[in-house]
Amino acid sequence: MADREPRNAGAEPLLRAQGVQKIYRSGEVEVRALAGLDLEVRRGEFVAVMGPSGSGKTTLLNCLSGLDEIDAGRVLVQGRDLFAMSDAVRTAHRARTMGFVFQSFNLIPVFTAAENVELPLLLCGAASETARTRALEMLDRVGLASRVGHRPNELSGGEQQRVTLARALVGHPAIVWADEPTGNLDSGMAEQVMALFLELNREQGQTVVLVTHDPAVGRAAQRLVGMRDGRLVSDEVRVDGRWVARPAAPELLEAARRP
Ligand SMILES: Nc1ncnc2c1ncn2[C@@H]1O[C@H](COP(=O)(O)OP(=O)(O)OP(=O)(O)O)[C@@H](O)[C@H]1O
Repeated sequence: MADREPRNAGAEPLLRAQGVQKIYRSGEVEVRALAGLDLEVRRGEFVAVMGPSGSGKTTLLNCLSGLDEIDAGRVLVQGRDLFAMSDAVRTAHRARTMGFVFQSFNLIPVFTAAENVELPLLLCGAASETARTRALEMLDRVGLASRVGHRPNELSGGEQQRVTLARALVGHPAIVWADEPTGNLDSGMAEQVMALFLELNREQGQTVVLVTHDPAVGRAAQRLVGMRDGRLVSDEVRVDGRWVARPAAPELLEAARRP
């Protein structure tokens, strides 16, 4: 389902945001939620975004994924400028290249787990049998093979979040965006969901950008980006268990990715 790789995929970051500004206006009041933000994410990175309340983390996720409009700057995903596309093309591009996991799960209550996971494939034109097979495989992968016929209200919070993980990943998106994915879970469930995220990143090279308040979740990532006042103020990667400033060179990032 993912877009075909561009020829220079190795050289071009998967995501490149340059000078992104987002201003919320209500009446006379303006809030500059993103103040000229730059960020690049390479294929296979697991990035946690942390920062104080109001620093712009959710706005970053909404704008860099193209869910929300920006006021200035540009965002390239697989080399394509999200905001140079029409709304319809951007929506289709997002459906093919991105998966989403939110704190509030956002599952369709009248659908079973399997139907919820099938939906993004069906919306992208997959045949119903293919969609069902892949949904069941993905639910098995997240440990829910015995719950495929359950509706969200028949599942625990951790199970519901595993369904959303399966739904986000079933189309093999280039990038998964997660906003406080463990925010509604107790600490045991949060650990399980995070462990699953990390496994999928390691096994499948799934690129993940995850917003969190929780320092334990942030520290589990491979790269930790700090935000304040709508800008990035720190950018570190974990190398041999230590956090060091993120090197720009791809070969050094390769070394940082090794467990
Ligand atoms: N729809 C909106 N209208 C007006 N202002 C908004 C809107 N959404 C966010 N803001 C403001 O933009 C700034 C950044 O908000 P954002 O939600 O991105 O921060 P955050 O770092 O995710 O915060 P939190 O950790 O509390 O969720 C804040 O000052 C917030 O009040």
